[in-house]
Amino acid sequence: MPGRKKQLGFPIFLNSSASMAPVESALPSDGKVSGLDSEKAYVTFLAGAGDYVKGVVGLAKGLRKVESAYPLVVAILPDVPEEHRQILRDQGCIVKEIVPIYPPENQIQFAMAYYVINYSKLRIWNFLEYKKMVYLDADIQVYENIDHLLETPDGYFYAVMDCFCEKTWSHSKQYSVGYCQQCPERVAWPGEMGSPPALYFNAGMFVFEPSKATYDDLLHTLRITPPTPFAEQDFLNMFFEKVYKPIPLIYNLVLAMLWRHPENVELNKVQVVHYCAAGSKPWRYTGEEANMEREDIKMLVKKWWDVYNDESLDFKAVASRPSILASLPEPAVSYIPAPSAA
Ligand SMILES: O=c1ccn([C@@H]2O[C@H](COP(=O)(O)OP(=O)(O)O)[C@@H](O)[C@H]2O)c(=O)[nH]1
Ligand SMILES: OC[C@H]1O[C@H](O[C@@H]2[C@@H](O)[C@H](O)[C@@H](O)[C@H](O)[C@@H]2O)[C@H](O)[C@@H](O)[C@H]1O
Ligand SMILES: [Mn+2]
Repeated sequence: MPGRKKQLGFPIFLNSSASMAPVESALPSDGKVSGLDSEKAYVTFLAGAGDYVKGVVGLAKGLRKVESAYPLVVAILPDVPEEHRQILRDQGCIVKEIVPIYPPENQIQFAMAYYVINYSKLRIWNFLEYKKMVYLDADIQVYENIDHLLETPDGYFYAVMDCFCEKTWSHSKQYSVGYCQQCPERVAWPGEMGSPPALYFNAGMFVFEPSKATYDDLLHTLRITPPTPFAEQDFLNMFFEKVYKPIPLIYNLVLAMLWRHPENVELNKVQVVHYCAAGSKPWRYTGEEANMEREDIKMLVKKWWDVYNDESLDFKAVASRPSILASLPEPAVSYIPAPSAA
């Protein structure tokens, strides 16, 4: 990934149905958008008193580094301590406390036990002061300006396709037959198992439109939907199946793609990195887990820390920076006498 430069937005046109090829659009070629639409924002989610707050601080600074025109809203659960809330406010975040959402009573074994808290993400559909938002997990970092994603055509749910090859998927039919949507030709979906599964997105990053109607429908549907191992990610895939539009993986590099599907990854073109592989959370990185000793992983973890530790990206540092106008010389006042009334 090059240093900050105007990146090329991807062209999006909406094909009639979700296909393997990511959608393309005719957006501004430099990817940045003109003007600030106050009804658009980035949003992330924070729960607990643990170290994910570092992820949110990193994300806030990363969005500042790429000069995003939009704020970062943080949906927090009540268990986020005031000290962490103040840290986020000091980084220019808009902190919004939400009421937790739990799935129906169940005996499900989530892929990760803590996934049960992730259903609370659904509250962001009720952030009705915004018309369009980009959701980003707190373990995501943005290395290029992706504001153009907030210019995508309305009425669709944009996200990057996930990978089924990690052990976290061992509960699934895909994993049991060795099928992955990232390489459908490697192991074909067995005909005797019916049609292949619908395209499936990673719910760590998506472009969506808050709406009371959608929010009410989400919560109503959740109440009657048995939970499944990938919790709200499975639920969102089921709920938005008909309007899901895959976007290129440059917008959400699920790290496992580096060793599961390297042929699909051009690392120097990746704009958003999702530190979701076991052991890859930068603020907890030890290098001991599988694949964590890889040079590309070490480079990406260092890249995350370089942003996190960059004090020039702190909100106060940026907010107090004298505006460029203040440094320009006063314009000479040119006096043009008005025509005499007489
Ligand atoms: O203790 C936690 C666990 C998760 N999260 C939030 O929930 C998201 C989803 O969890 P995670 O990213 O760990 O899931 P993964 O993408 O690794 O499966 C995180 O990015 C955070 O935004 C959090 O705030 N505190
Ligand atoms: O609650 C379910 C979570 O499911 C997803 O994470 C998974 C998924 O990507 C798997 O495909 C990977 O194998 C795995 O590593 C990764 O943790 C989302 O990133 C997260 O935001 C959240 O929705
Ligand atoms: Mn994540």
